Amino acid sequence: MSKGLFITLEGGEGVGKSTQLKLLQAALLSAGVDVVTTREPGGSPGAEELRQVLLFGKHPLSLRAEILTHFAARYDHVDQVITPALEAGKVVVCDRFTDSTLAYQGYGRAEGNLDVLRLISRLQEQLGRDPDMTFLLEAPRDVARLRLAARGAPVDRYELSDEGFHARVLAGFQEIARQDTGRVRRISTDGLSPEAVNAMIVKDIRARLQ
Ligand SMILES: Nc1ncnc2c1ncn2[C@@H]1O[C@H](COP(=O)(O)OP(=O)(O)OP(=O)(O)O)[C@@H](O)[C@H]1O
Ligand SMILES: Cc1cn([C@H]2C[C@H](O)[C@@H](COP(=O)(O)O)O2)c(=O)[nH]c1=O
Repeated sequence: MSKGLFITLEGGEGVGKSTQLKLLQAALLSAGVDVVTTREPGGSPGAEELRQVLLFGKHPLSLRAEILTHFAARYDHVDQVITPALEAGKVVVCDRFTDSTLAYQGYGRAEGNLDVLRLISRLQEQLGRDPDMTFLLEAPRDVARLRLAARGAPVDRYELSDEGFHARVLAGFQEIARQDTGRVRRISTDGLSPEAVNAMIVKDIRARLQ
């Protein structure tokens, strides 16, 4: 059994997950909490190699192959990084996890096709690792796009997808939050400073750690 706490940050591109990951790491470290921050796809050396294929590979994978590759990366990340840290009693904060596969592949690419949602759910069950707390960060897509343009990072395969895809992804995240209100807290980052968003997240985590 794990002794630590597993927290995930979820949401579409540009909503502020990486920013919150860094702020949360600093806040938890200064409170004396032993914290590990990580991300998906990636987070272990092998999974980071798979990230390159998924985000920047020359040849798009079929949907089933894409889902299995996200989960191959995730199994390695869980086995080599997340589970050992939790078993050592640490707090693990991960930028994206299985909710992203449901939102992007299940609702975005497969448009909610039941067979695909079932495949993802089976892979998730076998993984044997679910987050204890998830913060779903939200911002209107036009706000997020302006932030991404200002940030100027390399544009990956998913970010290049059409706006219909992104709308389905955001609706997918909302559906996930509706189905799991005990785990998922929705936070709108529009019009809030990164520090204000961080204060809301830290307050929830402190309450959970007490
Ligand atoms: N609350 C906020 N208000 C305004 N700008 C923000 C806020 N949070 C983050 N930003 C800025 O928006 C840009 C995108 O933020 P960030 O990289 O954290 O998003 P992300 O959700 O991790 O995106 P991606 O999934 O594409 O990696 C950055 O330039 C960041 O400085
Ligand atoms: C875990 C996971 C991620 N994705 C997509 C979502 C994003 O477009 C990229 C990751 O880029 P980021 O800058 O690190 O946010 O990958 C996905 O489609 N499915 C997943 O399971």
